[in-house]
Amino acid sequence: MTLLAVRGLTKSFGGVKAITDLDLRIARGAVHSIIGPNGAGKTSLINMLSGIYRPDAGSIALDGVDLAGQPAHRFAAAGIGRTFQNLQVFFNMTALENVMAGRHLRERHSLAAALLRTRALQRAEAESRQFARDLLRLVGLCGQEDTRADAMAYGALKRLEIARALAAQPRLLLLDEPAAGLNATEAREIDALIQRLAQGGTTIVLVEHNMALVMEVSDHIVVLDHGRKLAEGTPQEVSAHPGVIEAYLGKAEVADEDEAEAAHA
Ligand SMILES: Nc1ncnc2c1ncn2[C@@H]1O[C@H](COP(=O)(O)OP(=O)(O)OP(=O)(O)O)[C@@H](O)[C@H]1O
Repeated sequence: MTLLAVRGLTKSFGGVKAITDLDLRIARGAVHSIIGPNGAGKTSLINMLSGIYRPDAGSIALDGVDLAGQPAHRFAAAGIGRTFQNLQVFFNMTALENVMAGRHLRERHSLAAALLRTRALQRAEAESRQFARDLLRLVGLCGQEDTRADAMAYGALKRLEIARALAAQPRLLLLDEPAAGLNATEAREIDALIQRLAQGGTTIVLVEHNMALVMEVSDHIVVLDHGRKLAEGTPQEVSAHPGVIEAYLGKAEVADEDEAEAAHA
């Protein structure tokens, strides 16, 4: 049932504690969102879950195998894929080529096979191309296969980034603010895409500030505040949690309300 189990995860930058003693359980086939105010530690967490940051302490076990302390390519090879807030697409390549580049991780061919362009390699390339086309259709980019990334709209690039990450067929997909910078229509496209992926059984960890999106797609939400877990549960449970409301509204507004009440008294 549990795909990823995180225990005691801790990371500091100098004197700043980004994540402190965090435990998480990511269930297979579910959409888990990580939310929290700015500076809560969400990006630090996702960077540790993908091997970009090395934790100071704690374990990150994917299907029981602890990856903590391993380099990022080991996380990717173990089946953890991710997208980045600042897109990691090749702008001088077409959409299809970008997705095929993302698939490269799974393909193993000998140098001799590559040089001789064996039939097996040609077949594998054709399969890879078809798989990339299917992924572009899945993310709603059918018809843009041959468009260069630098000619694509920002909303389309965000979906291309997801297709690139899916190309490696990850067991766990980490989405880092997929709706950031998108208008309402584009954000709804991301919403629908996440729901399609979830229906297909993809396990997703989503870091996102767009609360409408988070509430719509999540099975489970973890709220971080100052690097610690403040609350977790279903969207309904979390949105009714007083600590979460306070963390989001901020003490200033709560104080303002107190002052307003006092003034009315
Ligand atoms: N590479 C770094 N070097 C120094 N401090 C860092 C680094 N990365 C994160 N921090 C600090 O760690 C804390 C958590 O930051 P983090 O970016 O993980 O939060 P966040 O929840 O993703 O915030 P946001 O929603 O604004 O992206 C912050 O105080 C931040 O300044």
